[in-house]
Formats: sequence, C-alpha cells, structure tokens
Amino acid sequence: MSDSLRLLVKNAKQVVMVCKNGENFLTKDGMQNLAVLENASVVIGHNGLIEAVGPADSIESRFREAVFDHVLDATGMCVLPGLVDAHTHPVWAGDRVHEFAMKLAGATYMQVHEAGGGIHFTVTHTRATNPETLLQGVKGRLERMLRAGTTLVECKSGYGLELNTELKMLNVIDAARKTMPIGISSTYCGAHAVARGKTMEEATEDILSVQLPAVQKQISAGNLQVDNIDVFCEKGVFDLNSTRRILQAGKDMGLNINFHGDELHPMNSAQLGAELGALAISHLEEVTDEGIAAMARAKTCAVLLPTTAYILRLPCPRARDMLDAGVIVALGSDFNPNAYCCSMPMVMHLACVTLKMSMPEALAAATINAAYALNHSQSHGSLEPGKQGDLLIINAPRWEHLIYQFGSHQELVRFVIIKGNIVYENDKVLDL
Ligand SMILES: N=CN[C@@H](CCC(=O)O)C(=O)O
Ligand SMILES: [Zn+2]
Repeated sequence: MSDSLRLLVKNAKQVVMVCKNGENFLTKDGMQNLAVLENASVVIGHNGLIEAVGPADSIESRFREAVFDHVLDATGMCVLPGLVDAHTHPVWAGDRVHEFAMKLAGATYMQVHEAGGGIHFTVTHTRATNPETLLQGVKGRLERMLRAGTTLVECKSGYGLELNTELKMLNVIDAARKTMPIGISSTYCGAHAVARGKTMEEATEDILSVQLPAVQKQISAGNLQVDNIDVFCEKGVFDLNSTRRILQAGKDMGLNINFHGDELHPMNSAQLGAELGALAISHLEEVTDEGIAAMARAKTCAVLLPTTAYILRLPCPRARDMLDAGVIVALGSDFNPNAYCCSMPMVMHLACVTLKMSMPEALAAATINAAYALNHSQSHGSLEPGKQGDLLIINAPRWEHLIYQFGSHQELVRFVIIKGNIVYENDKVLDL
C-alpha cells in the first residue's frame, strides 16, 4: 500500500534548513554557515511533522508511490523555515500615532511615559475595551505577521497592570491560540510598568500576592496556558530587586524567564537574568561587557529588537560584541503601539544594516535562536525531519531576497505553511 502524506514541496531552487544536526541554537560560527540545499524538496506527513528534506531527485524516487494531499511545485522559488518572532505586545486598544509625532519632534520614550502617555495611555484604553474587541484586534495583527512569514510568535500581556485586565489579555491570547493556525508562546507581563497611583513596592506586592497566585490558579484549573514571565527592568519602572522577586516567583510557578532588560540604562539586568537561569532577555541596548559574558556563560538568549533603537533613535544593541562573546542572539519585532512593525523580514533587514549582522546570522536569529528563546527549538526554527512542518515559499531565486528587498515581503511570500497546511497563499506576487 502506498504512503499517504499531507504535502510535497518539490523542486525548490533552495531549501534553507538552517541547521541539520538537531541543534537547539546556533552561536556565531554556526549562524554564519547555514545548511542550505540546492534543488531540493520537502515532505510533510499527516501528523504535521517534516517527514523528509533532501535533493529533489532522491525525494522523488523515495516517495514515487506516495499519495499527497497537496503538491506545490516550487521551481525557481526558495523554501525557508517559518519565521519566529521572539517578542511582541499585540493585545491592546488605542493607537499612539500622536506620540510618534511627539517623538519625531524630540520627546524621549521616558518623557512621554512620565507625562502619562506611552504604556499608561495604552493601559487606559485596554482596560476599557471588551475581550471580543481586543481579540479582533490581535487576530488582525497576527494575521499580518503570518502573511509576512511568522509562524510562531511570543505574545505578552502587560497593558492591564491589575489582575482583571491582565487575565483578560492572557485569555485573549489563549483564544487567539485556539482559533488561529499561528503558534503562540504566551507571556505574563504584569510588571510592564508601575500602575498610576501605586509605588513600585506596592505594584510588586500586588503582582506577588494577588496577580501571580490568580494566574497560577487559572493555569492549574486548566483554564489558561501561560509560558513565560516578563518584567520591564528599568530605571523609573522596576528596579533590580523587584525584578528578581517577580521573576523568581514566576520561575517557581514553572514559567520561563524572558524579560526586558538594560534597555535605556545599564541595570545589570543581564547578570541578574544569567543568575536566575533566564531563557532570554530582550533589548540590551545598554548591556555591559560583564552582562554579555554572563549571558554567554548561562546560555541566556539575547532577543534583539532593532525596531526599538530605530524608532526611538537609541544606540543600537551591540550584536557583534554579543556574537563574538558566544551569546545566543535572536530577533523580535517588538510589535507594540510604540513600534508598529509586524514584519520579521523587515526586522532582519534592520538587524543587518543597523546591528551589523550578516544575512545568514539574521535568519538564524529569526528562526532557530528565536525558537530557543521561547523553549521551542525542539519543534521549530529549522527544516529537519521530525520538526513541525512550518515553512514559507518565496518567489525569488535565492533566499537572501527576503531580507534584501526591504519592505517587499508582500510581493515575495508566495505561500505560508503551518503543520503542512497552506495557511496563506498569495497569488499576486509580481516578478520584477
Ligand atoms: N520597553 C518596554 N516595553 C515595550 C514598549 C511598550 C510600549 O511602549 O507600549 C518595548 O519592548 O519596546
Ligand atoms: Zn517589549
């Protein structure tokens, strides 16, 4: 009897596996030497997992008798792993286009925040918005990310800063996970800012004695899935001691530590994260040499967010120093009302130009290493047999076009595939 399989993608000009030996992450040398097959095909089974990746002729002879639900002829096109976005804030109401104008006129991020704008503005609007409306908003944003090639995305709460709205946001993220094909890693970020009217100490106590126990109760009852804990460790937000207490409490609940650190001021967040066994720390524009060394030793991933430095005109995170020191470097879009970017291809382009990463480094950072930052690199981030069949097919003769053609992902991405199912098909791609 012949095999029955879900999908064959055949005759691609290039198939970028990223890595091929089951690596959970890549550091500098590995990132510079990605596994790329020329004239290759990919097979995905009915379990949604990759059955085989290899030269087109050997796949053809091995699967000659097989029956496929779908066959895509990728002649002249390239296949890449689904992109992984390791840092987003997609659940909110009330845009901040007016603040973009203020920042263009010279206001800093913290000036806007301290004047009651920024996160506080979004908190006011998010608290006042019902879950159905928030869900509609997040679905539209995740759909845009999917069309740009993202197949796994981290999504944070953090525009509630009190129990009910934080739970509302986490439930909205859960509802998106249950109803959309895109993979979601959910993060409790109740310590995203100190709520107006509270001191940092009061906010910390509220998180430790009210919010986290209630989140834990929902998780234990099977009503909610939360994967990570986050704190904005920053001068004027949460100091090192409060950050430590909140992250440790989250870790004790079984959550992965994945937090904002060393963004606007050197806070020694990197050293703290390494000490606590953090899986990832985001931003790091102001990380010190000691912080970089500690992260390399602890295998704590640096999630770099080139959109933040670009929009806020901040110094860029020192990607090259981190790579040279052996840090695992990943990328995220940082999608939020301050940094309105849904496109990992644009993030990779910015990482190359502003952070001085090479294109192979940027792709590794947006696939296998971003999957590592979310504890998903056993199943995501590369095209290897046994991994989830998440990939994109681009209409270009070399994979690097996805990064090189700035802002052209809508024209380049022909198919997005998750678990072997076609979840986005673009028949309007234009040959240039
Ligand atoms: N820096 C803190 N948090 C977000 C911004 C959130 C906001 O401004 O709404 C970030 O990662 O850039
Ligand atoms: Zn953030």
